[in-house]
Amino acid sequence: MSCKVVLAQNISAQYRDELKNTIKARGIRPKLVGFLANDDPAAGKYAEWTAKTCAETGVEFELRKCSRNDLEDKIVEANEDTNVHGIMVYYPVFGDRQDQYLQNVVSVAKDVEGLHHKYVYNMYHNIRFLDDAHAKKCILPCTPLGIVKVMEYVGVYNPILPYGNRLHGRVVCVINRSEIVGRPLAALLANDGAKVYSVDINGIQEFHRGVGLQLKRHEVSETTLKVEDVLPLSDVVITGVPTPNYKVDSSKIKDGAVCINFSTFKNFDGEEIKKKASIYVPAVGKVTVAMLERNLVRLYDYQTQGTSTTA
Ligand SMILES: NC(=O)C1=CN([C@@H]2O[C@H](COP(=O)(O)OP(=O)(O)OC[C@H]3O[C@@H](n4cnc5c(N)ncnc54)[C@H](O)[C@@H]3O)[C@@H](O)[C@H]2O)C=CC1
Ligand SMILES: Nc1nc(=O)c2c([nH]1)NC[C@@H]1CN(c3ccc(C(=O)N[C@@H](CCC(=O)O)C(=O)O)cc3)C=[N+]21
Repeated sequence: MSCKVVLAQNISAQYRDELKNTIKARGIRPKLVGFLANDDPAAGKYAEWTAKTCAETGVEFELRKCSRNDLEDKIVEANEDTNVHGIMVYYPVFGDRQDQYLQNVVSVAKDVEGLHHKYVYNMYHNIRFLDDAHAKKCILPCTPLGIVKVMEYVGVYNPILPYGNRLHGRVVCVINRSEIVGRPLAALLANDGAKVYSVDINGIQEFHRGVGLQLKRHEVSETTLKVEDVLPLSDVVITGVPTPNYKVDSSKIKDGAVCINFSTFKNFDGEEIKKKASIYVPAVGKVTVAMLERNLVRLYDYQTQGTSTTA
């Protein structure tokens, strides 16, 4: 067994240090407000970790609890408050299309999670900047972006290729196609040049930019493939199935694959996967939070100086 287990703690360290140094050197105090309007324990935990990391890096984090029926007014209040630089809402709130409406109530200028339609549209269309001068990068959703950073860290991205094509030749399987993580992730990876098998409970779609990356942005096609068909083809397997009993069949995974789990449940059997994977990342939460703060500093800069030097 020569599997290397890589922890999110180590991957996020460089981003946390960078944030801490930037915030200190510039003497700024960006403020993030999180709205908790549900009693989902996962959201509560996530809020706790966010508070802890923010305290470490010098970001002011305020958790505002309210009833879901007051949430819209509370968001509008925060939109208008110039002391608030970033806003996030813990989902699910209503658990239906009203959540989508709320995502668009958050001001584009303060949307640290990149869930506003403008950012979502730009991401799917591979539009990377908000302005013609290319001074303002678009905000990307934190968990998909965090997973991209994990893949850069472990060397799945090939730095010899030009920016935007660094996954050319890689085959990735993403097991989860939610609107919050799995589908945006599949699109981001395909836009960067990968061939992505996007798996959900109903089937598998392929996201790609065509042979030789002839397309500017990804296209999607339906397949009749099953998970057991695509696992042996995949250089990278990313899982986010929100159930305790789901386990990926390690015997189908390609020898030497990179395996990444973002579900709160362990979707890989810890022992079995180590016999097959070259690299195993059991959780990504800490990288997600680092990206949340990085997005916040970027939005702080846009609000205060119209552009950002954040890399
Ligand atoms: N670490 C992090 O930063 C984050 C972690 N999460 C965690 O990720 C997990 C997923 O969250 P969401 O995407 O919001 O959940 P969701 O319930 O919206 O989506 C689950 C997805 O998994 C698919 N799925 C379920 N069972 C499956 C099966 N047997 N085979 C194949 N696909 C299956 C569904 O079709 C769906 O696409 C949760 O555990 C959540 O707590 C969510 C956001 C951030
Ligand atoms: N608008 C919104 N965005 C979210 O991203 C969002 C949300 N709502 N609602 C709730 C879910 C849940 N979620 C998690 C984030 C981090 C960990 C996390 O940090 N997990 C640690 C576990 C480590 C530990 O136990 O200390 C890790 O992966 O390293 C888990 C779950 C985000 N969510």
